[in-house]
Amino acid sequence: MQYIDLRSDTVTVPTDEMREAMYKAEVGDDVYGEDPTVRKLEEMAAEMLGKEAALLVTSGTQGNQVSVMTHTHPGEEIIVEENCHIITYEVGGIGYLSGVQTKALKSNKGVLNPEDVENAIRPKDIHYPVTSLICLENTHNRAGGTVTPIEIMKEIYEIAKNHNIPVHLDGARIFNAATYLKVDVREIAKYADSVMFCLSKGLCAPIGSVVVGTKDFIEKARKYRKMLGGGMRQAGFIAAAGIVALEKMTKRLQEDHDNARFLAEGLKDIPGINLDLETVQTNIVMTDISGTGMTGKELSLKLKEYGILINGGNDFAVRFVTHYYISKKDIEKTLDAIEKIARQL
Ligand SMILES: Cc1ncc(COP(=O)(O)O)c(CN[C@H](C(=O)O)[C@H](C)O)c1O
Repeated sequence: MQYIDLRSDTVTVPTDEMREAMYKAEVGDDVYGEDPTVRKLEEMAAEMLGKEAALLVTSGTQGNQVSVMTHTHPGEEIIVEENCHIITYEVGGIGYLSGVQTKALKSNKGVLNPEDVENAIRPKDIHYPVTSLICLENTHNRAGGTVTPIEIMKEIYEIAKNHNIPVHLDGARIFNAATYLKVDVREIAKYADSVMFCLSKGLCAPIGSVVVGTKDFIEKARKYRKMLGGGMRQAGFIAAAGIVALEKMTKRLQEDHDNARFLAEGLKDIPGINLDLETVQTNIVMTDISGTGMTGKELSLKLKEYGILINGGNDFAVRFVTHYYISKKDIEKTLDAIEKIARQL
């Protein structure tokens, strides 16, 4: 059965153009630095984000983890937003792999307050760990794909530089942020020392993310990737899809944002479903369905009968994510199904 899959933009499969490029990819052993297609992707990514170098990694998680490993030393402290992916969904990796602790800050719908960041930086004191990294997330997943404005990123970056602390941006969906802000992605990337972005989400590549930064940073991160078993051989097959992702799929994300908006405006009118339209800025719609009396799990089971997939747990928070394979018609079908389910309650 062909489902309408709104669980995540990670479910996207390669486009026909990507499959063609993968089939024809020129490959070599990337551990020896001899895969020409990986080289091309990494050079393209560095250039697009205005950084010196880039590293293809197997996933966004691996990209974030090797970045934290490269920026920090065991026993230090990193500043994060309390619901960021790095501490919510990366299996405790920063403790296990980097040996760092976190100072998790509250935010306003995923956007940190620069003053809070500055106040969280540890002063020199024999009792205190050193603050060695500030991590941002743009767009912010759990806040609903919200975008941190450039001015805020700039302010945080300036604070970080005044304290000689690097900034890492979890930019899994940075191209969604750039689309929403109507800026070139390098306008965002310039306010971070390292950026991780995903090829495998809204950009539809089958696998992979990319970390960008200085030559020195990427050289160190490449070694940590190898340590984690991320040294890849003929990875040009992956990189070929990533090149199509960067050349083509970065340009159509507004469609996903429009579909998310259309979905949110429809959901808002369904009794028992609450959402904050202000947070619907990109391709994610976060809802609270407690007013329906259903848990997310119960709604997901009912929607599956209509051929629609969402992630739902035992609580009332339900996330809908649009992507290349979700059409406006799919959104209409989803709204129709949820209205029917709500009426039967
Ligand atoms: C902001 C951000 N940073 C990093 C990652 C990790 O990427 P992968 O390790 O899944 O490639 C994700 C994936 N997010 C996935 C999703 O949204 O379905 C799940 C939650 O891991 C992310 O949303």
